[in-house]
Amino acid sequence: KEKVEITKEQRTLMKVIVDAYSTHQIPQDVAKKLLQEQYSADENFLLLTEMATSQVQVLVEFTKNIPGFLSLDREDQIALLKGSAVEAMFLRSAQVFSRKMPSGQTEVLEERIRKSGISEEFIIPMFNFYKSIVSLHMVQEEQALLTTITILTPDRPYVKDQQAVERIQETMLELLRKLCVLQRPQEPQYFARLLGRLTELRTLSHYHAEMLTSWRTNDHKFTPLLCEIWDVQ
Ligand SMILES: Cc1ccccc1NC(=O)[C@H](C1CCCCC1)n1c(-c2ccc(Cl)cc2)nc2cc(F)c(F)cc21
Repeated sequence: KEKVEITKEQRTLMKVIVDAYSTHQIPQDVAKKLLQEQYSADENFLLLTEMATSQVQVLVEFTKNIPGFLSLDREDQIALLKGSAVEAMFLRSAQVFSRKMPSGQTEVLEERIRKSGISEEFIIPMFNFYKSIVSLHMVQEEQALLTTITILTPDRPYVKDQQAVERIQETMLELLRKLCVLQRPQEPQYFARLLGRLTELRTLSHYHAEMLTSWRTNDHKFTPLLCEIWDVQ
């Protein structure tokens, strides 16, 4: 039986990541807004673009706290942010969806999102992904590390020094692996299941531009930042 223990420096690393992850969250709670009232497809589109724009801004702030990220080549830092922003947003949306809510509220939230203006064909894959995240019952350490591992994906377009990214990602993967073993000793495959979600996330993210351009709204207006990140307009 493998004796797994978190070293002192791994504990410090985890605290830095979790603190940064919980600090750099969007102030306004989109789930609360959606539960408060029903918006039109146009209003929902505007809300989405606002949420997605501020999500990119907090993502940039979060990555500054990932040990080693700022010592990467500057252009590679940009390539990693650009390459992971959509996945980070869907991962964040899934985590928001998987939050414990008073009974019946998750169903209301799901209904509001289904009717938000998103086109039918994307609803199934999106909720399949969200529900696969819900079923993992992730703790915040796992959520923060999974987002960090997503950002530190070496094979994003235009990354020059992939080895340097791999080295930092491996540190995070090893920490997450240990956490999973300690957190769920009776579920040896849990770590593999977590990483398997990143494959589903990448597939879902392939549709992101179409999900936006096919939104049931008359005016598909995007912020300059979203045009940069979301391959739209
Ligand atoms: C963007 C962003 C950043 C941080 C946190 C959450 C979000 N996400 C959003 O604001 C949008 C809202 C937006 C308003 C209309 C309904 C969906 N959103 C999406 C989503 C649907 C389709 C696409 Cl193409 C993208 C995202 N999935 C969600 C699941 C949730 F549980 C939730 F509460 C909000 C969710």
